[in-house]
Amino acid sequence: MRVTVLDHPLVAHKLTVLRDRKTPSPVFRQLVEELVTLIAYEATREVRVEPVEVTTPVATATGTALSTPRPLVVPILRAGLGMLEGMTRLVPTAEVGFLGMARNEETLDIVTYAERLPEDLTGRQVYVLDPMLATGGTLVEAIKFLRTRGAAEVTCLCLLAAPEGLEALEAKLDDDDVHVVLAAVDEKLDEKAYIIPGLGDAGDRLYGVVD
Ligand SMILES: O=P(O)(O)OC[C@H]1O[C@H](OP(=O)(O)OP(=O)(O)O)[C@H](O)[C@@H]1O
Ligand SMILES: O=c1cc[nH]c(=O)[nH]1
Ligand SMILES: [Mg+2]
Repeated sequence: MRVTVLDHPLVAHKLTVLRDRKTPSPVFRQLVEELVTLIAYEATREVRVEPVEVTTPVATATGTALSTPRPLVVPILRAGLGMLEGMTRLVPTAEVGFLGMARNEETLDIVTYAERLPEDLTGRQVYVLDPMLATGGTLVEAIKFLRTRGAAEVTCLCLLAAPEGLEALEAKLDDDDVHVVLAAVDEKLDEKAYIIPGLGDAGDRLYGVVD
């Protein structure tokens, strides 16, 4: 598994505002979109492309086009949905599939409650969107599922990870074709498996009622 942590002052600035408990949902959603676009720029560095001929007003040239099949983008509901708009702004022709997964906050078991993905992902490049990588349980389940459908390379775009979650991914998947691209790796998990310092519950801050 490869891990890339973005080192960029704009990313750090936006992440700081995102962490602030006083940042309201509309601003939070806007910042998530902006951050995803920056993360996606790095995460798509190895997206498959092919040469194409292009005719300019004065000459022909060899350009670059995304290969087919197009990349598949998979937001993990609920919080991952907040990252979809930022990703499709950068890769508008990507195909989009959905996984609905929730962590039981008592047992930390993962429940998959929705799935809408192509049956056959053989050889496909897949980009998974989920802002928080805490224990890693959700991403382990999601990546295993994509692999059983034949996905070739899986790139995960996250905002924050705990070191414990990254270690769990490495230990439970041991997969060279997994790449995690992140805005930051935080300090640790607390006793409820929340990321510290983190930003709280990403799903609630995007879509829930918070004070
Ligand atoms: O690494 P883990 O310990 O599995 O935790 C991370 C998961 O928790 C959050 O989702 P949550 O289960 O809260 O669902 P939500 O997006 O509907 O709020 C987050 O968006 C991840 O999917
Ligand atoms: O800190 C955390 C951990 C899991 N899910 C979140 O939304 N936040
Ligand atoms: Mg949540």
